[in-house]
Amino acid sequence: MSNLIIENVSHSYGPKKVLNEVNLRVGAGQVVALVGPSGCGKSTLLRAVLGTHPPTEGQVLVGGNQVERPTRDVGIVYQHYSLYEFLTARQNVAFGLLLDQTSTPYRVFQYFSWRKLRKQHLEQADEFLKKVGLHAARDLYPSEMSGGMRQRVAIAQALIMEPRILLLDEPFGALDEATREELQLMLLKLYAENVRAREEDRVPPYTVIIVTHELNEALFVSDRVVGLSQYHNDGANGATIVYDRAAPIFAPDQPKDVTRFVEQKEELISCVFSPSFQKDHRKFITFWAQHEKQPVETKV
Ligand SMILES: Nc1ncnc2c1ncn2[C@@H]1O[C@H](COP(=O)(O)OP(=O)(O)OP(=O)(O)O)[C@@H](O)[C@H]1O
Repeated sequence: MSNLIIENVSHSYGPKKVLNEVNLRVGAGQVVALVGPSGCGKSTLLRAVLGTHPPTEGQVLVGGNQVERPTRDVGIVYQHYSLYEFLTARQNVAFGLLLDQTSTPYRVFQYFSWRKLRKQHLEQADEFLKKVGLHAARDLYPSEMSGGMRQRVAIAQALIMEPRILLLDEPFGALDEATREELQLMLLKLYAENVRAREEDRVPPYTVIIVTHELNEALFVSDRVVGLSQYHNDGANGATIVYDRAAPIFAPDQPKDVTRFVEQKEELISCVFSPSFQKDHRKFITFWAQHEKQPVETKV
């Protein structure tokens, strides 16, 4: 079963139609980069998946349930981290579990059982901080961390809730080039956990949609690139998906196929970002057809 199904989704702000019949299906363990010209509606689509702004037409299903409001099935990390300044890294990461699993009366009247649960939450937080490479900084406060460290904490904070889908909205946009690269490598490590899970016949744990303006980043961290654009035959009625293709993920220690990388980047620029591109875009929506042809052991 797909973790996410977006079915005929259109969205209007007043008379202005921004999204036009968007269809997308994302399987468990896929890391999808969502790219498109500025203002085409990427954030609008993410907000529909998150449930804060349900679409004006069509529906979004996460884990088979229609999304009508935010739930713990969908996590999100924005460009600007939003951590609690008065909590350490591990307390920040554990905070969602506290809200999810306890109430104020429970914490007051069942203090000893709460203390035991609290210890478990903090141990879980430590595990997730390890996953994002920040275990050594678990006792630092946000004001003592760099921007990259705070973004790692924000990602651990989202992951600990085990969402079916994690949305990353320009997560590294405010970081310098070197830090950005470190965080991209961190995402590839999470992806490696998906690959391991598949090899062991387990459900891959991380399904991610990352919105980025950086095409190199999109092609580097994702195994599938989706282009949303208003540059298509019916563009006056809003943006739709004009590109959906697999992208090869290269493990950090593997040689990269630079020619393929550059070719796909040029294809993206002309198909998704070029206003003059009016050819039949359906030929660039081939992800599931390619996927069906893959040998079973490499399928997502
Ligand atoms: N709350 C709103 N009310 C009215 N118009 C809006 C609202 N939010 C977004 N828009 C408009 O909808 C269009 C799509 O906006 P959206 O932020 O989804 O695009 P985007 O692709 O994420 O943009 P960017 O890449 O610049 O972040 C834009 O023209 C924007 O001005």
